Amino acid sequence: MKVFNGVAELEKAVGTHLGYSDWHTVTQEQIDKFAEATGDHQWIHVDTEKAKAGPFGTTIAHGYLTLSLLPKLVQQVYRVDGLKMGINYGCDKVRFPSPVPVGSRLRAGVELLELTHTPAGTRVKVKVTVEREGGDKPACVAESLSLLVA
Ligand SMILES: C/C=C/C(=O)SCCNC(=O)CCNC(=O)[C@H](O)C(C)(C)COP(=O)(O)OP(=O)(O)OC[C@H]1O[C@@H](n2cnc3c(N)ncnc32)[C@H](O)[C@@H]1OP(=O)(O)O
Repeated sequence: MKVFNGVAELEKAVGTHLGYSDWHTVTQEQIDKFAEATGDHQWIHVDTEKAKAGPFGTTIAHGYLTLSLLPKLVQQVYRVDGLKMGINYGCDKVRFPSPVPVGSRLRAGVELLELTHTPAGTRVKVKVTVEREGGDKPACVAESLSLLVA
């Protein structure tokens, strides 16, 4: 975990890789709860019997479930102290280059791309690459933005 003492210290790290999160295991219970929360009950996610004969041989996580893990995973990589709050500003680009079969272990690598000072706060852009253990392609690659309010 990298800890930065304020935005000025974070700014010095622009262009660097900040490190990796812990591994997170995606369970069927988590997929089912995500389906319930979002109303997306497609069989490739929730029908374990049908999915055995499907293209992935098992159920797979929703792409947006993987994306929704970003706050948790990125918070394990770095922190900026001395802020009032951080706000999710959105994403510039998101891709899901490979599926996440149930039981997969995922972790995030974080690269600090850009800092922009705005009247509302400091906008931070990071490139988050979610790797699947044993996978040759990332599960998710996202340029994610946060607004840091001091
Ligand atoms: C209704 C909801 C349903 C779901 O949630 S389904 C579950 C979520 N989705 C998935 O699991 C999809 C998993 N991905 C795939 O199976 C494949 O992927 C696709 C079939 C979607 C596409 O495959 P291919 O046509 O071969 O394209 P490519 O080469 O995989 O590239 C796709 C984009 O991913 C970027 N990419 C690929 N490899 C990497 C890498 N190693 N690092 C960073 N980005 C990568 C590429 O550039 C490109 O993006 P650029 O279209 O913008 O060029």
